[in-house]
Amino acid sequence: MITFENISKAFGKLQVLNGINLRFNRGEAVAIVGPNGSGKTTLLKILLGMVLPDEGRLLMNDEDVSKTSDYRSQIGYMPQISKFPSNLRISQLFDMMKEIRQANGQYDLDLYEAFELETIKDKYLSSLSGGTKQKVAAALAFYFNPPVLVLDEPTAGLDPLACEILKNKIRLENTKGKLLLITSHILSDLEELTERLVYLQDGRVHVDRSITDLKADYGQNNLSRVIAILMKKKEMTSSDILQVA
Ligand SMILES: Nc1ncnc2c1ncn2[C@@H]1O[C@H](COP(=O)(O)OP(=O)(O)OP(=O)(O)O)[C@@H](O)[C@H]1O
Repeated sequence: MITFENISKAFGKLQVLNGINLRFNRGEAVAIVGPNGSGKTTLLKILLGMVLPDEGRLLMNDEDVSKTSDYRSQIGYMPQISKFPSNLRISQLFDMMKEIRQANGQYDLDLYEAFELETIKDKYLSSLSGGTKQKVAAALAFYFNPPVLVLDEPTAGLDPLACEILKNKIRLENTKGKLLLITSHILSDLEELTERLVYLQDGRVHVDRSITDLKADYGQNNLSRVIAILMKKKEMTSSDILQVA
């Protein structure tokens, strides 16, 4: 469904992504994991057209969409930190997005209702708490019923009840055949929600495997131990370099 073909991206001298090849299919729930600064958000922003790669192609349903924008209407995005226009009320934000997306009225109100946004729809976005902003962002990501959902740290900042509501919604949409790409440092959430893990490190895809296989490979029964091993390996390499220096 979505293919990253030899994607590279540098910010100045910092090579963030270096020849990334990945294919994601309909109905998959994929965890994108890696140390801070490993390029997870950059990878997702390339998919969303918010960052342009220096090299490589992005394909959707085997069509090159690198230089187009229409495909983006197929993607719902929940950013790590939502920056909404502060002078808008919640209701105005949803109205504005309906106009921009020229949606046809088939809205998914599950999260809007579960988070009881109707009762606070006249509040200004600037006045919302961080967690409530995240609820608005989550409701908006699912609102237009897109076949692909990109969720960047979706549960960060949500209270436990809101977390459970969002996770149930993610599972439900996954069973309907949607593609979900999720980054999070909360590995227990990823273990609950996803079945495939992509681990980025030093600009490359270091691991791309089913979580079940990965746990078996490393002889561990939880994902956080596997990730700790992967990160530890990297740490040892860094300290070896420091010792040599
Ligand atoms: N617009 C930008 N200009 C310059 N550098 C950038 C820009 N966006 C990201 N970077 C740098 O690229 C690197 C990768 O950032 P990115 O946000 O993709 O990492 P991440 O894996 O999502 O990190 P985290 O786990 O901390 O959220 C970081 O060193 C970051 O400072």
